[in-house]
Amino acid sequence: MPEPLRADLCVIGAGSGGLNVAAAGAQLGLSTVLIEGGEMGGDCLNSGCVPSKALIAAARVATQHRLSAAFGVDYAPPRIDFARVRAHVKEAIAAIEPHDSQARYEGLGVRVVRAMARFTGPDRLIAGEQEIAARRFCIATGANPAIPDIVGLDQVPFRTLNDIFDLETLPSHLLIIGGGSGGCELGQAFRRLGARVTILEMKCLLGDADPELVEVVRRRLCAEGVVLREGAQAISVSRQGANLRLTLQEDSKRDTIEGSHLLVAAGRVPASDGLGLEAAGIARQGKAITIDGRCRTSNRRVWAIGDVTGGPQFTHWASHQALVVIKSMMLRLPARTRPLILPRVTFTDPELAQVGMTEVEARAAGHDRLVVRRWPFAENDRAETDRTTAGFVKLVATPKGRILGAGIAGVSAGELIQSWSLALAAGLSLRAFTEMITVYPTLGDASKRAASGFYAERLLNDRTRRWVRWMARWS
Ligand SMILES: Cc1cc2nc3c(=O)[nH]c(=O)nc-3n(C[C@H](O)[C@H](O)[C@H](O)COP(=O)(O)OP(=O)(O)OC[C@H]3O[C@@H](n4cnc5c(N)ncnc54)[C@H](O)[C@@H]3O)c2cc1C
Ligand SMILES: NC(=O)c1ccc[n+]([C@@H]2O[C@H](COP(=O)([O-])OP(=O)(O)OC[C@H]3O[C@@H](n4cnc5c(N)ncnc54)[C@H](O)[C@@H]3O)[C@@H](O)[C@H]2O)c1
Repeated sequence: MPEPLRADLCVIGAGSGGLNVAAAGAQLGLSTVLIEGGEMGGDCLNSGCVPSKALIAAARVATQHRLSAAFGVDYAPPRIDFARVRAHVKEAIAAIEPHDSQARYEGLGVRVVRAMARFTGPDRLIAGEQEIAARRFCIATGANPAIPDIVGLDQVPFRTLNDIFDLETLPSHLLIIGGGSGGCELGQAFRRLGARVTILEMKCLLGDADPELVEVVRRRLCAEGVVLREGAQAISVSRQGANLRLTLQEDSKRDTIEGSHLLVAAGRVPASDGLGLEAAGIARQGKAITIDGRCRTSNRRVWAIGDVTGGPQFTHWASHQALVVIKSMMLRLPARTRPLILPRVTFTDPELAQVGMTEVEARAAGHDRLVVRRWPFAENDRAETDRTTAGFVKLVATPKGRILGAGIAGVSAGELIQSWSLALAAGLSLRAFTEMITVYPTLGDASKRAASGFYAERLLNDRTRRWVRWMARWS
């Protein structure tokens, strides 16, 4: 048994959240231990954001021939070499890997321990053979795929978002359980690469998003041949020769579908089992570690961030929480997480991006006198030149122009939403957008037009016209 380690800070989990806290701890002069039981970089690098976006990029290239003819450019239909698509995905991971590597963190002065951690008391834990006592802890252990209760699922081969990127051949017919961000992004990508795809969603597609924006994505998925079965719950599955047969419940009806492969994308559950939380007096609700607005747990030495806290599951939310921990735990500054300014993006094509409240959320929060403004990309000159006119910008504001939320469905919505994120974070009103000079011709101009629409309606009325005519007499 090695000598127990003593540290100022011990971080558990080297993913999106934990890496930020560990780097800051070491750079601010704290003796810092980082414990990782799996791959450095966590879910985002190894089985989440990076491989999914790399696959989506390959799928986008595979659609070029369908879009090019309208521009007068003819390409032959592509031949997909799935082994090389997979190699591209692995290369993307490999290119980013050094940023999250053990060597880089050791270079920053972090002591890295590669083992699973388990608390043995309120101020200590064990990781493999190594005992570690620390003044402060930060738990950032992420989440695991949720496996729904489906009869026969334990008897058939299936993939989750964790291992779908290891597939060696393109499925001929991929059945996907779950029409959330994971199911939609990957469903469209596999379809574009040549697979038949059926998505089963027991509620409705991208259920947390604004339904009007979702409709833009839904239409495109259907047009590209993704079969959507909304309101269909997968209840049992069995083998049917080389295929899998899935039984679904739709209202009072039952139906079966067959496919070659099954992907379960039915959400993710906080990875808090096996952490010995009881020994450390750390409370949880279900599997989610309970935290306050500063990410502090019920043990005052211990903070928790990222997917394990059961809130929004995004890399940038884990990073935002990490910053709150750095400010409040290390720098003793007042800092709290700000869920209302969290942007969410689904990287389908078109993309669906939102920040702040949706119209439904704003009404539920008691904003009865809402102003809703939309600006379609069909009115945007750059979208016309580029033939990317699907979708629109939607704003939700108070009658005085305070921004409550913004949503965008369209090409590059994930990039375009950033200016709305900044506006919400900085407390800017719609007026700030009207005063911005946007570059012509850009898609970003649609944001300004949507904001201008809010004021134009007030300005372009009979009262203003009478006043302008009256003033004109004097000049
Ligand atoms: C397919 C997919 C696509 C996604 N795309 C996006 C996207 O485009 N944008 C976005 O913002 N988010 C995306 N996400 C979500 C994002 O990946 C997660 O929200 C993010 O990685 C959470 O970070 P984390 O630090 O909480 O956990 P993780 O990054 O998962 O890190 C947790 C780490 O803790 C380790 N660990 C667990 N238990 C222990 C233990 N007991 N001891 C030691 N180590 C332990 C794990 O091995 C892991 O490395 C996607 C997720 C998936 C599945
Ligand atoms: N672009 C992004 O930021 C991005 C992309 C992918 C994943 N993620 C994150 O990863 C996490 C996991 O993604 P996900 O898509 O698995 O989860 P999700 O929670 O977004 O969607 C899961 C869906 O599965 C459905 N479902 C569950 N059981 C079912 C059943 N038996 N039959 C039919 N439908 C069923 C649910 O109704 C839900 O809509 C999410 O929390 C998300 O935040 C983010």
